[in-house]
Amino acid sequence: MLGSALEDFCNGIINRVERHHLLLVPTLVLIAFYLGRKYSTSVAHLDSKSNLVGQQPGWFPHIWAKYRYVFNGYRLVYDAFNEQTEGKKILRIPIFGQKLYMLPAKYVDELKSLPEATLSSSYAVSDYFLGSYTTLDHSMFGDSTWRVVRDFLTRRLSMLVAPLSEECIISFEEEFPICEDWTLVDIHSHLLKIIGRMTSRVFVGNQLSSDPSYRQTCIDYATCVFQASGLLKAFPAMLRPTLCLFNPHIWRIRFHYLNAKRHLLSEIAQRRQSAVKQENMLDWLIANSGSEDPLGIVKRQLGLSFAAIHTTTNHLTNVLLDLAARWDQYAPELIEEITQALSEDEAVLKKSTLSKLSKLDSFMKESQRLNPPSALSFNRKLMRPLILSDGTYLPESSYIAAPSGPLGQSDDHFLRSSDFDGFRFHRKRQKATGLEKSATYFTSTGIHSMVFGHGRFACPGRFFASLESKTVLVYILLNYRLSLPGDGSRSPNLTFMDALFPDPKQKVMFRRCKPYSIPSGGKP
Ligand code: HEM
Repeated sequence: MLGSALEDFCNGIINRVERHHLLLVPTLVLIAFYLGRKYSTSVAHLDSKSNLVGQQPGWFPHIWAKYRYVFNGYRLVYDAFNEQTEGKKILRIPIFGQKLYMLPAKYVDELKSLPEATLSSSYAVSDYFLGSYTTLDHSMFGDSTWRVVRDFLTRRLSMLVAPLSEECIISFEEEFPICEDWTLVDIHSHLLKIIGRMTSRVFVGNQLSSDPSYRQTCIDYATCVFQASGLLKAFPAMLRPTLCLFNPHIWRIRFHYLNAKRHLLSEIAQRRQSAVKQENMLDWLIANSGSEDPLGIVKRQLGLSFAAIHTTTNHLTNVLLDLAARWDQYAPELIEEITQALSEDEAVLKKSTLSKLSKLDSFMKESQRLNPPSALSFNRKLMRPLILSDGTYLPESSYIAAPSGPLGQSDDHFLRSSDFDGFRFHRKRQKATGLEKSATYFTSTGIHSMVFGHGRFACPGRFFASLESKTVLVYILLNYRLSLPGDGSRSPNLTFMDALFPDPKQKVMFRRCKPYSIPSGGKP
């Protein structure tokens, strides 16, 4: 009974299929074709349909776009963002040896929390700086470095203010011109030494950081990595192994790498044996390394100096250039805010004092918004293929980035976005509440504030960078008057590929106003 019912049911289906097979077969073919196209065009969409930034008609357009990008990449990202309906399309960035896609902001939220095994920031950084040639390999960053910065450095900021301000005062006394009268100062090179000293004091402690050879290596290793990778990136990947042999920056990297090993390996061995623990980065790295090969710790130290010193120096140079260009407009209010905060804290500079400097925090954020270190941020390498929520397929081993520069200067988000308005974030902070308020801080990140990246791998050192920068700015504001030579306006920033940096030759006029020093004390 049951058997014959089943037989009838199956016959019914077969008859229907036979009757409609003329429709069914093409339908199945169409579905298969649609699904196939959906995924294959997604790949094709990225590789051939998406526009190439900087491409112009003519012979070998891809190659010319790459050279155009080397010399003018920063501007090309802005132009492409504005032309492509405010960055709503995926664009390809023309660089040699990498498939890099600039993603619209709408994707950042769905990607920002993905783990390192899917989207890696440390591989993106290492590959961007050609780590296989420059020694800046991904093991210098990644989870364990990130954890030490977040769980040790950031949690101990309160106790770091005293040694930082002490080192700041000593560095100004030893590295900076006296400036009794108006004096032209090479601001970038002086700040590099001062930030190098302050950072090294916190990274390795008082004794090792006062060794000029070690300090120089911390500064120069990064400079050489920037220069070596910059030069190599201007050439196709196949030429790089040969070019490397003749690249003096690569030789200098090797020297600094060996010098760091020479200083640090014996120090690590000593500290591993010592019962007395110090409060600085080297000890925190050792404490978190278990039985890790000491070379791993040397690399992390170098990686951290690379991440910290030049980024903070360039940021501070920008802030000082903006301040010197508008001294009369902003300095009186900033000085008043500092004196008020200091008087509330018994005239001793503490973390709480620095946290009260809302106008200074706003000024720093505005300067960073208009002078971002790069037009791109949120750089990630795809460790496996990924399909975005709208079906777009991102291939393994490709790279993505977000147009952070243009997004940070978008008219939709900022009133008169191209004007420098030093207290715009301060004013907003006073009116806003909740999330809107927390988005106004120098260290906060978001779609329109990605100078420190965003999401799971946003810069873990940004709280330290903020503390260190404010310490230097408080010192300068209380001790000097500033102005710019010539017509008083700052010279244009320089660019290389997507990167932007202040002109290192730009000078600032300094005049000491009164012998004031920030009361401080304390060891690390
Ligand atoms: C103004 C100064 C600084 C700027 C503009 C800056 C910017 C950045 C950016 C854009 C990233 C990538 C984040 C992402 O893609 O989401 C990053 C990563 C990182 N930064 Fe900073 N940074 C600064 C200072 C510092 C300092 C002072 C330290 C150390 C104390 C530091 C340590 C790191 C580390 C370790 C990473 C790598 C995280 C990882 O991918 O594993 N940075 N920084």
